[in-house]
This record gives sequence, structure tokens and C-alpha cells, in this order.
Amino acid sequence: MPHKAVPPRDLLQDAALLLDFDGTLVELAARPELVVVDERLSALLGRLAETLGGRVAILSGRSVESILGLFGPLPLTIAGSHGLEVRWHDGTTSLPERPAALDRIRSIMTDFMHTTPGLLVEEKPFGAALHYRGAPEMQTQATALAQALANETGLHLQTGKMMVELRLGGADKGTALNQLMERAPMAGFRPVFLGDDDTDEPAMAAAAARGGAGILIGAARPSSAAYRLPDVAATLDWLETACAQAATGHSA
Ligand SMILES: O=P(O)(O)OC[C@H]1O[C@H](O[C@H]2O[C@H](CO)[C@@H](O)[C@H](O)[C@H]2O)[C@H](O)[C@@H](O)[C@@H]1O
Repeated sequence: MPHKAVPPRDLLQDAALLLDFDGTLVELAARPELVVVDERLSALLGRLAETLGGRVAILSGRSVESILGLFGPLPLTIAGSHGLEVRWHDGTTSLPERPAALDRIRSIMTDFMHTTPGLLVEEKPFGAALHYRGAPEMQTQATALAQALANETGLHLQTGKMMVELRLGGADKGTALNQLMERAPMAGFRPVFLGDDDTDEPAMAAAAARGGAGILIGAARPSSAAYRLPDVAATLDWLETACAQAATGHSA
């Protein structure tokens, strides 16, 4: 596996910054609502947005509503639901239609959840996720149920960390990155994307294809990322340093 260097501190100079959320900006938690968004993170995102002239976005598998519920108002563009929905920095939104099959899927997943303590269903606007972090022994059954529902409905089967999700297809974080990079204030700048999960790889590849770079967060693995940081703590430290560097307006 090729060694990936620590990103240089001047990487955000003249860049657009696109950030995954869970496992990148916050530590993973037992349940989605238990992640901790603290003052340090909120202040850092505000500083980044100001320093980079608004060229900062969150690209998450979570819904936009979930991200806003954790942060409160954010002066950023948010692409949620794996790139299916966008809330632009000016508050306008781009939304697809919710698939009708999701109500029945959620109900089937909820029945399944009640068979085993620790399972959790997360309702999303364009998907339904079944989490088994609290019952890891149920991975095989949860995956089989999701596969059967995908076969039956034609919805996209999205895997994630200790979860399976049925969602509307047609988008991923790569298409979301490209969509954001076509519009002001990001158009014409070099994308830098940070993410930890397999679902982040399309955005890593899209950033590289546009002359930018991906930064893998976590243990080394095959990835289109050019750089790597070991964990969330190192990511926040690097973002603070790179933000301060970008604010000086010249390279290190
Ligand atoms: O693209 P991301 O911003 O990384 O979002 C991916 C999924 O994150 C959430 O689930 C994951 O984090 C939870 C909290 O740490 C954890 O309990 C769960 O096991 C992880 O899969 C979120 O709930 C999902 O909707 C996102 O798709």
C-alpha cells in the first residue's frame, strides 16, 4: 500500500474545502445522535468559512436536517443524504423526490429492529438506515434484509460503518462535490476533500480529477486520497493550522 504523506499546511491556500462529518470532524459514537459537536469545532468551521471566502462545505451521509440539528445555523453549504440533497450557503435547497417505497421499508426495518436489542432504525428524508453497532452479531441478517429490500424495490443499497441503508440512487459524494464545484463561491478553485469511509472515495477521486486532493482520515488503506491523517484529533489540529496558514495569504 503506497505511503500517504501528512497534508502540507499550505494546502488550503486558494482551495475549496469539502468535509465529511462522522469519523472526520467528530468521533464515531454508539448512536447517531450521540456524536459531540463542541465549541471548538463550531468555531473552527466559522473561521474556515471566513478565511476561505465561504468555500467550505460539509458532504455527509446524514440528512441536512441532522447536520443542522447538531450544529444549529451554519454559514456553509451542506450536501446531505450521500449527495442527494443540498442546502446551499444562501439557504436555498436542491431536493429530489422521496421514494414512496421508503415508508414500507422503514416499517419492515422497525419490525426487524424490535427482534434484537441494540438495533436502531434511522429515518432519513431519502433513505432508511438500519444500524447494528449496538448488536454487531446481527450484521449478516441486517445485510440480508437490506439486500432483499433493494432487490424488491430497486432502491440503492448503501453500506456504511455498522449500518446498511436503502436510499434513492443517482448520487454519491463524488457527484455532490462536482455539483458544488460548478457554482460560486467554489467554481474555479481547487477542491480539497477530507473523509474516512468507503462512501467518501467517489469524492476523493472527484477532487483529484479536478486538480485537487483527498485526505484520508484513519488507518492506511487503498484510497484515491493523496494524503492521510490518523484520526479526528489530528484532523482538527491540521485544519486549525491550515486555516491559520491560509489566513496569512502566503505559502509556508
Ligand atoms: O458521511 P458521514 O458524514 O460520515 O455519515 C455517515 C453516516 O454517519 C452516521 O452513522 C455513523 O456514525 C454514527 C455516529 O458515530 C454511528 O453510530 C454509526 O454506526 C455510523 O454508521 C449517520 O447516522 C448515517 O446516517 C450516515 O450515513
